Amino acid sequence: MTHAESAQVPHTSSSESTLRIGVILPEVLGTYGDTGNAVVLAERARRRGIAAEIIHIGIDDAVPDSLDIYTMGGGEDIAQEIAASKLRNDSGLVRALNAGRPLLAICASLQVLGHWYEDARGQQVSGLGLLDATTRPQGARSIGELVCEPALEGLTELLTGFENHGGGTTLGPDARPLGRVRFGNGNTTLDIEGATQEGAVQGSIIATYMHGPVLARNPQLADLLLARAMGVELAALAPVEIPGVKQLRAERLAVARS
Ligand SMILES: NC(=O)CC[C@H](N)C(=O)O
Repeated sequence: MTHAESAQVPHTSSSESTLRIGVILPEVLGTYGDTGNAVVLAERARRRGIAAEIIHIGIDDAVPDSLDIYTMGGGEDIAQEIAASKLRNDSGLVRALNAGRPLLAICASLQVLGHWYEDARGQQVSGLGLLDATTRPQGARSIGELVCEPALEGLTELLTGFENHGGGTTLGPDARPLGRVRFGNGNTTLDIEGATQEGAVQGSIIATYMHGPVLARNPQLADLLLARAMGVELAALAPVEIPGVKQLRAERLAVARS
């Protein structure tokens, strides 16, 4: 059974409906704190007077197709394989994506959404084919800070996160990178201009190697997802300043200048 974790958000008017944020398989794709992305989305909605609810979708639950936005986190190879197997046999996420509902996918989830990935043991695992992407072991793990210039329309601020992955991802023509790496490794594959690509964007999916949680470090990306979920322009959202975020960003982005 899915369970809702209330974000304790009051409705400010009876005409407003609750924004429903799904966290897909947090028990297997949650080892890096990526479930925090849903908390950031709910909190940024709440501070604008928009009611929000976080719904954990467990391994035995059918993925509901009618939520407003979805998040999926990273995970170890074994956990990732369990998630891939579950999601190959559940069409709920596909229906949600076909309806244009936004999905934020982190690291292992990026790999699972691709056609296939090869894990550290050399085992090839079928993915969901929702991203035109394939992943192979890079040899050495990429661990550390990751800073990128955004390549997605609407994003103007540098993206910062923490990466920890063994796989390197190659995008096919139907997927675009989320950004170009300034510091760190990202997908570990180069674009035609020689820049290292980071992440993948296709349809309503935004996927990235950035943990952090990434939305705590990149409020503009959080707001872009919220705006898409609400069907409004990013500029239509009232600004929200969370104490400490500017300083966090300045500290984390400093690695790219060193
Ligand atoms: N951080 C992660 O989600 C890791 C994903 C995958 N197991 C890898 O090592 O590439």
